[in-house]
Amino acid sequence: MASVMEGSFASPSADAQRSFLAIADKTLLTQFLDTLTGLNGWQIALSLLLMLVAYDQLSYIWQKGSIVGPAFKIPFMGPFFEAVWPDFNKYKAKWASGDLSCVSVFHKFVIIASTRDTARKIFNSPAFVKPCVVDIAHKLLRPENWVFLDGKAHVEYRKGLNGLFTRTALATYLPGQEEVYERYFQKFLDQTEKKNHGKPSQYMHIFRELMCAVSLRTFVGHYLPDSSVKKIADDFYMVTAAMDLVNFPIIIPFTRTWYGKKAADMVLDEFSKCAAMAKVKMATGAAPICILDFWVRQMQDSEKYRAKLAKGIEVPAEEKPAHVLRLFDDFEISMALMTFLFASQDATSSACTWMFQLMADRPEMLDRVRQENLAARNGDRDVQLSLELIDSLTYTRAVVKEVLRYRPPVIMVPYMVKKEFPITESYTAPKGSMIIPSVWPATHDPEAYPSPDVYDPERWITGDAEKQTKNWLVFGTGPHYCLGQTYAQNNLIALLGKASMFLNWDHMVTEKSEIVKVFATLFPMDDLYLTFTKRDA
Ligand code: HEM
Repeated sequence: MASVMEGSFASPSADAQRSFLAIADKTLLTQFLDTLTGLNGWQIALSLLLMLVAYDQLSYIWQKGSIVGPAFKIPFMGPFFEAVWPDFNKYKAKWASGDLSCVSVFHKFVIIASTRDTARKIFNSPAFVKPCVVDIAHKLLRPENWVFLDGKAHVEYRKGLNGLFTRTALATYLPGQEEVYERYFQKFLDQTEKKNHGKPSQYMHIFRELMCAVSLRTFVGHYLPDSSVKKIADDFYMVTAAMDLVNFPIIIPFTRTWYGKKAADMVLDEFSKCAAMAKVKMATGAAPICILDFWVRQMQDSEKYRAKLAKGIEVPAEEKPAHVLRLFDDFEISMALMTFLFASQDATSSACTWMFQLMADRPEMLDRVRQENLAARNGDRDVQLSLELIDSLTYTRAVVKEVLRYRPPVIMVPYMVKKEFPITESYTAPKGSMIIPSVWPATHDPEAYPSPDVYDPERWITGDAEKQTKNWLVFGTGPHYCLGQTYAQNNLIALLGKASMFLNWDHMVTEKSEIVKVFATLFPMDDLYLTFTKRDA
């Protein structure tokens, strides 16, 4: 049927051409089969392998086009081991190699955009790209997770989350945050005094645990027992460890991805239980104290609103929920909470680790932070946190912003090319490739931030760093910009302010302290050796 249709609509010359190609194809195929029949099994296998190698190379060269990248690809796997053990200097070399550069790992062609403007173009081109996190993220976070939604569906879903990060909501989370800081300050002291007898210990893991505990308190309040908080804090590390830029395509038992999937499943299960509890508690009319409470309350208010409308009851405009939501099931809620944890855990841990290192190495700045925090509380360090208090900490905020500029936790954000993307006049990113806007070069651009390798909070007060909004890509930009950015910065400001008043800390500098390690985000290579002592009032 199809051939009749084709014949009736095509021109005679096209028909002739097609017959010629068909004959040529047949001849080639016959020749190929004749050649194969003359070969033994090994020779056939070798020939097929060589053909696959050639196809792999040619497709790489074709996709690479005019941009910078290795002339040839290591057959099939490409620089897979570099992706498994990332080296920060190699990333820097890649950024320096050209505005656009590439690698190909297994089946994945990866384009790295190093300039501020190409990075911004990618972030702001939702018609051509969508976030892909990394391949394994779909398996760990589940493919139906909201964070993989695209276009209108994503915008709509996100609108429903905005209510969780309003000023009113952020203020409600502060007492929980403060409680966790205080508990961990004692833990820091115990670690130095009791566990390590005054000797320095590595704090990167302890800061990860602290950040996880703070996030969990903000996200799910007291629904999660302390034992589960500890378990999640310990095991979430395996989720991060599984998130290489490009993974082996299948999950093999007892490998990093397998352990990561197990940990992710455990967290999803815990969050589902929290969601069920929140639904019961919020139905009693209790006041919301965490993100989960706010969200469930919004869903339940929406249900009531819909029910009234269905009964024909007129609802005054002021009673209409800001965003009418459907009632999500426990697992859907759990998946969204998981994305918050996933998005926040590594980035805030990285920022926290550098913040404590940078302050220990610059006691005069730490002292200024301390003075500012005491003054904002009229000399009484026990005054509770509030958003107004955090807003008034100009210098502490500058310190935090400079930490984020100097050591941006998220250096690259992987996106997937949905359709051929003309990223520059001379290069079009092929559909299906991964395209990665880089953040580090924009925050180390000497035109925006003079002497970018100097840590200098003053640039945010007397300098014009605040005006360099185009370069401030620390939290991304465009439709997927970080949902938690205000919360994240307030968290760091509040934590540093309190720590400065209650603790002293010393850094044991090693030859690796200034070397940057990439573990999803950035950390000091030696994992930061510190000692803590109590500060008297
Ligand atoms: C210092 C801490 C943090 C940094 C540096 C950071 C950075 C980022 C970056 C670079 C993105 C990608 C933006 C884009 O593609 O344009 C992102 C997305 C996101 N972040 Fe953060 N983040 C931090 C903390 C947090 C926290 C605490 C939360 C949650 C409470 C959070 C929730 C999210 C979510 C949900 C997304 C995805 C948004 C979407 O796809 O619509 N982040 N973040």
